[in-house]
Amino acid sequence: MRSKIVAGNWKMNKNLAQTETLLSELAAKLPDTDAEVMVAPAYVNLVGAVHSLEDSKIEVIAQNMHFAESGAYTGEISADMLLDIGIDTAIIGHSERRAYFGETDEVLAKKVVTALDKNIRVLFCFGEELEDRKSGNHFKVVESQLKNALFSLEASAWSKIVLAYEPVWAIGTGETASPEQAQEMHAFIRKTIGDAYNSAIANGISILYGGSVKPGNAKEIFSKPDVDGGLIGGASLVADDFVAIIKAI
Ligand SMILES: O=C[C@H](O)COP(=O)(O)O
Repeated sequence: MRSKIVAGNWKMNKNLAQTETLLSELAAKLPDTDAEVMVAPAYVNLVGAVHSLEDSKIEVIAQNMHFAESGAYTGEISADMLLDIGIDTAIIGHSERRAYFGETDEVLAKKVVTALDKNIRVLFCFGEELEDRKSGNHFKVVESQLKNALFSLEASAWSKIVLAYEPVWAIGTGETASPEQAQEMHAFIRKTIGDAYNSAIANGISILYGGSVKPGNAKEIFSKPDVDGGLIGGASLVADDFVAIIKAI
């Protein structure tokens, strides 16, 4: 039985005081759920967040990490630095990292290998652009993103991977993939993994949907059989909205 997961990616939002307020609101309002709940605050607030949530079921995760062990990479954070502050899950491959920081499939493949070597769980993001969807290339694009970054991994590595399908055209736009579009793509992703590896891996992997998930549409999206939860941006910045989304799973 694969895990249900709701993760909030706070991106470059919330100062220290706002982060503390949101964390304590979430800890107080967290509904009883079997789903794993995660939040990814900004780097400068991670240590505080880990301390604030010590007694909570909410896991603090990182928005990014570097592939190198250490060295001259100004502004970057290593896997060991995350482990050192008690964080063992990192988002890798978010479309904003790909678009604004030039992270290619090749770079992402290196990050995934480093994370897994360090026993860090990877929440791997991928998804097509609007023009890919319009031209009907979306399945090909998604397949090549998966293949280039993940399909050199050994089968045993997949127990430490969670996938997040995020069509770029639905991120922060208010435009959501329909539940049917999400289901169609998630089923395709599962089949692609099954063909490359085996059905046990394909059926065991959690595939989250991300892109304008809100309290009003979460239930319908999460009701689809191949959608195992969500990676939530904007709506995770408001405690009541994020809690409503957690309740929807
Ligand atoms: O990481 C989260 C995704 O980019 C979705 O963001 P959004 O919910 O604001 O569309």
